Amino acid sequence: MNKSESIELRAEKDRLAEIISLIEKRFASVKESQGGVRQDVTEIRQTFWDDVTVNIDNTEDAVETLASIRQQAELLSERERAHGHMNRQLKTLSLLKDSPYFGRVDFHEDGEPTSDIIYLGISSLMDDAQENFLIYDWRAPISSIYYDYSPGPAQYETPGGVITGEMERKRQYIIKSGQLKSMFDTGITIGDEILKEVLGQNADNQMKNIVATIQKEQNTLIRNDKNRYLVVQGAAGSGKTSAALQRVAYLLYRHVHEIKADNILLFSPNPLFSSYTATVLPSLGEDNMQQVTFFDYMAKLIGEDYKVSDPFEQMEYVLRGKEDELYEARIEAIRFKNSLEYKGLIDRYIQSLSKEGLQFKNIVLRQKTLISSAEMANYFYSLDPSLSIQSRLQSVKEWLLKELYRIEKIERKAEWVEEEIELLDTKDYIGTYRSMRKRKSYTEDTFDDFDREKNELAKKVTHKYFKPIRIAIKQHRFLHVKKMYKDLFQNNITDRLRIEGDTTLPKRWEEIGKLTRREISQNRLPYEDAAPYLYFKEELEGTRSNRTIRHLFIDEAQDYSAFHLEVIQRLFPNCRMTILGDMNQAIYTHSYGAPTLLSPELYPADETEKIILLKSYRSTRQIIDFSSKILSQVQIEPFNRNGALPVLYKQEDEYASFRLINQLLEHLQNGGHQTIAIICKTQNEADAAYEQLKVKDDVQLMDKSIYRFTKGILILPAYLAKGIEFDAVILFDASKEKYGHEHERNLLYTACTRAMHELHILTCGEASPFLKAIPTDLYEIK
Ligand SMILES: Nc1ncnc2c1ncn2[C@@H]1O[C@H](COP(=O)(O)OP(=O)(O)OP(=O)(O)O)[C@@H](O)[C@H]1O
Repeated sequence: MNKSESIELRAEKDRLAEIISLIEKRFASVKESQGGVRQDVTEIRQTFWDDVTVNIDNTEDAVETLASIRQQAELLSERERAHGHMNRQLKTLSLLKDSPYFGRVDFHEDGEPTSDIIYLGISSLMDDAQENFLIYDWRAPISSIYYDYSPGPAQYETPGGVITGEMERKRQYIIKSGQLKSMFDTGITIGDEILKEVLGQNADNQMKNIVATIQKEQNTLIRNDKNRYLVVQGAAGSGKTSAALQRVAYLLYRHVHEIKADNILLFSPNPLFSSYTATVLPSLGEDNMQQVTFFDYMAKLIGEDYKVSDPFEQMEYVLRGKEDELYEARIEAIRFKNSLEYKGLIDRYIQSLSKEGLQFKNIVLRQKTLISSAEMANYFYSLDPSLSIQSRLQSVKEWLLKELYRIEKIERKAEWVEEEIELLDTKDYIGTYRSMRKRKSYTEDTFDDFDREKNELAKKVTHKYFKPIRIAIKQHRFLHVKKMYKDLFQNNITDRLRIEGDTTLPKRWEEIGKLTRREISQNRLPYEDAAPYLYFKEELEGTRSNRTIRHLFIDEAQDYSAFHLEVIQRLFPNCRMTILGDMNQAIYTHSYGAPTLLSPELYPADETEKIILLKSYRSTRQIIDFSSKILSQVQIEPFNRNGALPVLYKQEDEYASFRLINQLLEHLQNGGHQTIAIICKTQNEADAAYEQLKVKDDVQLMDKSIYRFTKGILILPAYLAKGIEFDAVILFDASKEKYGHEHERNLLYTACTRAMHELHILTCGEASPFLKAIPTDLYEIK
């Protein structure tokens, strides 16, 4: 280090110490103020009613009372809000105290006499006079030059226009526990060195934020605020998920008054992924957005009518069910039921139902039909046919509720009601008596008190029975959606609809019909039917759209079909969407040769921006060079970080494989790797491997029901490893038998690209043809 460098270093250390002491002071002062606010809250809660004058003798007094209660409540909620705000401030300040900033740019704006020195951190910090920024939030407009430019001419956008100037310096810092560990001035990209160091670290069971090293192309994705749809095709490990999470933080900052974390929803690929990503936003001082799998979201809306199978069940069947006589039919069904042709068929079905064929359920009480399905159908089809099905159903609903009220009144006199009255508890009698007294129903000279009391009790009984029916009617449960969806697979109906729409049905339609009817009869809905069924139901009954969600993120978008998009757009109207995925990791049957959520043609061109990320940051150059050759079309570039060549082991039998795995595990653990995945093709294979390896400490078997994982050795099927990464991957058996078909290519690629530092591939028998095609200088054979 030369002398001027050490002066610089000294100056930076001094500045850091000053900033940290300021942060500590501010922390102490917010903490003190918070104490006061907490006391206010407690006091208001304790004395709430003391300060309210309750008087409801006349309307005027009642209004006054209400106003005073409201005033008191507002005061309380203002204080509670202030307390919450201070909590967030304290959280951010303690994050800042640890590492106040990670970067600096010296920027000379055109036309200004001097340069500005901009320090970037996870949140902004002002000086005591609240005049100057000591730290800029990484999401502030000016901070974008740090990510987008190297020293030289630079510009950034502000709401008031574009600011141009010269970036004179770009510097990076590594600050941990308040100590400056290192700093250096960087050139073209954001610190290759720092990035190499970050990427070279061992994997954690929680993802980390990447704000200090966001790359230029990732920054465009994070800050895009123009388009309704942002569609990102990104190679494995290119930082799609990371960028998506930083984008959530960006949106929360940029639209602080309009968007809260609750207004953002992420559809994640599996529950494991949710726990893996859960700490990123809190580490940036933000609340987590909502996160759920698309399957869970749909299953909730479908409700209890069916047990909906999840996508993993479908995946397991596709990978394992080849022996089943209906296998080919199911594969065709999966493809067809995800297509827009199928949606067209359903749309025509709905149109035809507008004229005839809508099915209703009898409304039954104690085995007696109160209103028959035929009466409902008659009523429905007597309504103006130019009205939509939904509005006619609304009229049916209102009519049913009225009818029900009429019938309920008649039923009060029925024998069964009298019998039920006899069985009522004493407390019911007392309750009725009291409420009648309250309503002054008894007078001194009445003689029919007994009749009136009986009537009241009858009301009580019928109310108990009719209330659930009323609720069911309000929820449209009088419509027999299940039967109508099943009817779609009746030959006469499909034939008619097929001819009308000139649709080509799959070859094995008969078998598909048989399969679907069988499942539906047993109250099971295969995953491929979930979106179509929901679509059908919502189109008939009216969509239960979610308007609180303002921004939807969809990760692993290659796993969603064009039909899924139709459903999503109806459920989330007016919502902006960030759609991220990788075509090369498309492992679901419906995505072969068919559009997926990543297909740009599904979106209006003028509302859509497409971004392609090629550079992969997760794995070493050697792992990427190797894995990319599994693909038929290479769409991935490695970040320049070196490691060992992947190793291929040819094994005679499973016994030899397990012996080798034990040796490898020891070697990898001794090498300091903390997360090691043994990736299998299916859950069955994973279960069997676990049986052999469970004697070892630290071995965990993962399945779709597991929501979090800890460091150690994990055994799991490839589809559950999606979106997650490990220090080292042992691929359990990449033989031709397991990965021999074209549709297994992407699964093999997905499994290999989970490895950060080491990749070991075992094959029992002949190796997969996709591995054989890889040039032998890209791996070692043992
Ligand atoms: N700019 C960056 N700085 C530091 N680390 C990064 C950066 N971009 C990506 N990474 C790291 O690369 C790894 C892969 O990132 P991420 O999981 O977001 O990729 P992905 O595109 O979603 O991958 P996949 O499609 O394979 O699931 C993570 O460890 C992430 O922290």
